Amino acid sequence: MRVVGTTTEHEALIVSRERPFRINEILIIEDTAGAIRVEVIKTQSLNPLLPESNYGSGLLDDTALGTLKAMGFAPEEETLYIAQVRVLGELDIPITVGAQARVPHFSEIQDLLVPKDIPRALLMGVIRGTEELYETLPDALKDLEYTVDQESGELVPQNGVPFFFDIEKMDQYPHIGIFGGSGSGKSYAMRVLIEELMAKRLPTLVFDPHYELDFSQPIFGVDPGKCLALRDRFVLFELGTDVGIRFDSITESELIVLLRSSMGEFTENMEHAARRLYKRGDSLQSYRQRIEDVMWILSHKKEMDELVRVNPEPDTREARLVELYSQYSQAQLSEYSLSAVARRVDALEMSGLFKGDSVPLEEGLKSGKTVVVRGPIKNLNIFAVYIIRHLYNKRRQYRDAITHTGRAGEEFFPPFFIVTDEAHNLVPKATGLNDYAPARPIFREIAQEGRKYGVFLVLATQRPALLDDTVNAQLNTKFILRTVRAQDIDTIQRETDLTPSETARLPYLTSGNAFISSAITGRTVPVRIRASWTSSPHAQSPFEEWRAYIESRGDDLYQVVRDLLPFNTMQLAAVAGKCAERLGRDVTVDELSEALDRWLAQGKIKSSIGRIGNMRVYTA
Ligand SMILES: Nc1ncnc2c1ncn2[C@@H]1O[C@H](COP(=O)(O)OP(=O)(O)OP(=O)(O)O)[C@@H](O)[C@H]1O
Repeated sequence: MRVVGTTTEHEALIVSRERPFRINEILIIEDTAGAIRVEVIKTQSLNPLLPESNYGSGLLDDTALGTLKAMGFAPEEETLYIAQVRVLGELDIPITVGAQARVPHFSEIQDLLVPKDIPRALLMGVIRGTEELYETLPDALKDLEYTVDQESGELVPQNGVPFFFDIEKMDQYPHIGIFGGSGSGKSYAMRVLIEELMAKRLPTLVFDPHYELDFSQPIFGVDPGKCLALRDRFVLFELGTDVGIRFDSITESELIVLLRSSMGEFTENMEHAARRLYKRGDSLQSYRQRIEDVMWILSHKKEMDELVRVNPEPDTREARLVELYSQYSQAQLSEYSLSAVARRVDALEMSGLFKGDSVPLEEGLKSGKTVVVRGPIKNLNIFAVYIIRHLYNKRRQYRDAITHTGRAGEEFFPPFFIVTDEAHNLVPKATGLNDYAPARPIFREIAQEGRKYGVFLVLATQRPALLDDTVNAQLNTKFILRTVRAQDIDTIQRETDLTPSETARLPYLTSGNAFISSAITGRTVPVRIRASWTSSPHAQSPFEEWRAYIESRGDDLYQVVRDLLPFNTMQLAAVAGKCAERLGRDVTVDELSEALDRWLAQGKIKSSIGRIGNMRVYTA
């Protein structure tokens, strides 16, 4: 491997006759002043079958071609591999033309590839293109995890340098984006990241609209102990059953956040009405009743004037209405705004959000667990807006008290991660008027200020182009998987330091391969995400699911059928009827016949041809 062509203190071309180059691989140039570490950013191969006029069409210009030939390379006779490389670090003088280049020993580039404090880092996968470094890896870094072989689909030990994400640096570079189109491995990468957060006992709040983030089933082939170790590290909560919002403990501004999230536009008049009628400690019923009463008062002014005149007995409904009349008749409230608020309160109640409270969730986070909240996406989004603000404020108050007074004046609340898929739904790009995104303000606030308090975002989306720009710009680490849409590729290009050749590869990445572009590593690293320790409940292929269904359809009939044997084909309808009666479900003759054929093949029952009408008789 030799340096050819014109060089600068930043870039050079390297030619090799022995091996092709891989994008992002790190090489050493033995320059006169010492070893220079460089990264491959573009590659090309020259084949003697190509007409010479084509040599210069890629990386080689005429000067480079000239030096290459002068050094004894013969592109017209041999296959040559060319790499454009970028210097990692700073040089004062250009790289020497003709210098030798080589594959490094791991120890020479260790600081570029793995963080200092490995035990604290998250092991996300293996750095692609580092297979040649495997032999020089210390044993402690060999075969740490499995990877799923892309061709065979089999689990194989990781062959290369493991990729550790240096989570400790998140206090400077706090947020993560996981971007990738459908089927690119985004949910899988999110699962691996959450497993690692769990293994490190870092408090994590996960929103799971797809009901897929369960960590109780081991993945086939990986040590089940890895999954077992996570058993006590996560809790699953169903929104509206296990967790919810206690109405009587919300603050006025939390009420407004909830009302704003529940339905389309929330006007200033509605907000004014909602605030005026709310009293701290209100129950859902008392608040709702007050709205109802004030609406009645506003539409019955005459009756109210009469009631005021007669001065009703204290503690009666009439007296209460008079009291409300004196408080609210001049409060600039419109019936329209009040009924809009009432509709929102009813919608929130109907969604079940006010069943349960958030105490178990907070306790889970305080004990360092991963708390997974599941529910229909709309309710989950409303809850997310409320709970994120609520927990962020707790954490902020706790930290601010320490910062301002030097001691903990508030109840302890831990630093925590917020993980959500479909983030573009929750935090969409601002589009101007009628822009309904109640979660945007709190996400922007955390994106910009969360670092100070140790509140970190992990936002996954298929559509980075639709994610709010302010939030997107604050995601200092981006896991970028296969992306096909031009609009999303444009956004990725703008928001990361991916080179044009890396960007050009995005549509062709296979599932589970990512570019990790991070302010923490300061460069883009191609990573094969490791095999997860746990499996998604949705991991079964639809074909497998269908085969399993067909192969076991009617198995529950066996107990009943066994009691009814022997019977013949003429009696199938009656047997199906009996089965339906005993099992309490519909049973068709088709289903029964299929099950009988299967049990015959499995030897569970027998059959013979009877004497009457050559009918098949089934026997035990
Ligand atoms: N790192 C990986 N190793 C092995 N298999 C993977 C990996 N990443 C993804 N896969 C496989 O690829 C398939 C798609 O992955 P996944 O469900 O994560 O896609 P996705 O990007 O979340 O898609 P969608 O947004 O449509 O849900 C899955 O069957 C998964 O098992």
